This record gives sequence, C-alpha cells and structure tokens, in this order.
Amino acid sequence: MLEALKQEVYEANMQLPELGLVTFTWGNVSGIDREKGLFVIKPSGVDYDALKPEDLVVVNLKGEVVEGEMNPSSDTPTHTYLYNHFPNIGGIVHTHSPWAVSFAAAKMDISAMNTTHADTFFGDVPAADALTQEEIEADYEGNTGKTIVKTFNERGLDYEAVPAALVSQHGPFAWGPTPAKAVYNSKVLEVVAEEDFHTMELTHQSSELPQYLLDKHYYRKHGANAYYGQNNAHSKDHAARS
Ligand SMILES: O=C(CO)[C@@H](O)[C@@H](O)COP(=O)(O)O
Repeated sequence: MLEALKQEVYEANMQLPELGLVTFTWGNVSGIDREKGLFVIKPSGVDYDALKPEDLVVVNLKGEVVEGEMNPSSDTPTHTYLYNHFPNIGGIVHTHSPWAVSFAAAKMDISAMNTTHADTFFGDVPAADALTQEEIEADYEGNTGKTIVKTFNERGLDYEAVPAALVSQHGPFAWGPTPAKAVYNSKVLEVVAEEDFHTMELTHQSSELPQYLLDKHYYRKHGANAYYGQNNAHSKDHAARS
C-alpha cells in the first residue's frame, strides 16, 4: 500500500546523507497521506545505503504499525503526535545534524539573526524541554512531540511560520507541507545554526553553560535505547550475540 508515498519518502530519506545531515543510521523522514490517515516512516536503525522504498513502515495516527516487516523509527511516537497536532504538515524530518544539536544540547533557541534564517523561519526556532527522567520512567507516551507542541502553544508560535523545533539534548525536528520541503527546512536549520554560532562568537554573545548540563542526565546513565526501545540495527547485533 501507499507505493507512491513510499517512493517519495524514500527519496526524502536519501537526501539526508546527501546533504550531510546524518551519520550512520541517525535520523528519519516520514510523510503522510491525510485522506487515508496513514503515514510512512523509515525503519529503525537501518543504514541509508541499505534502505529500499518497500522497507518503509506504514503507521496510523494512533502510532500503530499497519504494514511493514521491520520496527518503525524509534521517533515514531513523536512523528505521530506532530501529525495529530499540526494538521497542515505533510512531512517530518528528524536529524542529529551537529550545529542544530549543539543548540539543542545547550537548550538555546536558534535566533533569527539574518535573512537566510528569516527566508525560511519567521521567528526564532525554539528549544523545547527534553522529557524529564520522571516522565521517561513513567513512560509518558515516550515521545518528544508533546514537548514541541507544548512549547509552540506556550509561546504562541505558528508551526507553519516556524517549521522546526529543537528538543533539548536530543536534536532538531523540522516539518513542511511535503517530505521534500521538510528536508529543505532541516538543511536550512543546520546552516543557520552554524551561522548563529559564528555570529555569537564574533560578537561574544555566547552564554555560560546552564547548570542542568553539568548534572547527570538520564541518557548518560541509561543510554537512549533504554528509552527508545530496541531498533533494528541493535536487534541484529543482539541476534548475532545470542
Ligand atoms: O536519537 C535517537 C536514538 O537514540 C534516534 O532519534 C535516532 O538514532 C534515529 O533512530 P531510528 O533509527 O529512527 O530509530
């Protein structure tokens, strides 16, 4: 099912390594068929050079897999939440692109400092709080989509005017009317994050590291997969070891 959408989302996923936005298996792109209420997403832990359109996993808006042999991306709960709360988006991208992740880890917005930024993001790109250890351990729907939507609501931001957010200590999520546009926005975000950093360096506006960064964080103690669950790459390794 959804063969044409799978091809479109496959091509969008393949742009991530081409644009230097991902390393190894990190990152994922999804795209939605709003009429059918189904989206397709990259399977978890799969190398981009091994990915095929037919590998993409079909998921409904409850986050349930309706077609696919492999586990969907570990970020599927976040994509699901965003599709349910941002009704006009057609594609979502998550990466670990280094400059945007640096701002996310520092819990700093990527501010609108130049026209490169303003041509795509009509305002600062917000840094949303990461889930707290209590929320993760309570398995509070295990996704960061809630923190992104909460940040946009609290700050009165328009998700179509600012099609991206940073999740503190994780990384950027970008979206758009199509998967290809979401990839474009994801790349612009990485470019402007680097430009912001250099601007702050040049004008000495960099701030002190916040105390919370110096405290032990949940991921440092338990590793992300303790939270995200087993992805396909680790499953394969696990099978080989057992
Ligand atoms: O950060 C993490 C996992 O720690 C994920 O966002 C990233 O590795 C992508 O995971 P998937 O391969 O899509 O499950």
